[in-house]
Amino acid sequence: MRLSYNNRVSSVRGFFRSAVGLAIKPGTTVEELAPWANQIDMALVMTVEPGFGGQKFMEDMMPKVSWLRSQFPSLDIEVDGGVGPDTIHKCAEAGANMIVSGSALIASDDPRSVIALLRTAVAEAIQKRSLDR
Ligand SMILES: O=C(CO)[C@H](O)[C@H](O)COP(=O)(O)O
Repeated sequence: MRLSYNNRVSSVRGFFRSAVGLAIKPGTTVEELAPWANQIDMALVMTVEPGFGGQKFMEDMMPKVSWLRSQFPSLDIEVDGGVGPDTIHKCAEAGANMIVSGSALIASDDPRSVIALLRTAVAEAIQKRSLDR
């Protein structure tokens, strides 16, 4: 569902009786999401143009993740697009705690180990942040 400024997060939450997430495309600034960040459960930072898998990870989206993590320490922050063993550390260190990964798993002979690697990278970064506080 596309959330416009005419909608209210609480109305969406009530209607669907669910958690609420808000996604931003690469061309959308994080400042556009910021006014909603205290009302939502999850912010999704797209690291490819939405539409299809197999695209190249956009590292220049990481400052959005870092900024959100610094401003909203307990917000769930998800990244989607080109996330796999080669890019997960950038996402995790920037502050993402939820990820979407498609091609990296499909292309692997051992998707379980890729999932474990992705989870470990995120968990270690979360632990490091909590120790640094
Ligand atoms: O649907 C997508 C974009 O709209 C996702 O990027 C996709 O599902 C994840 O795939 P990949 O890891 O190959 O980028």
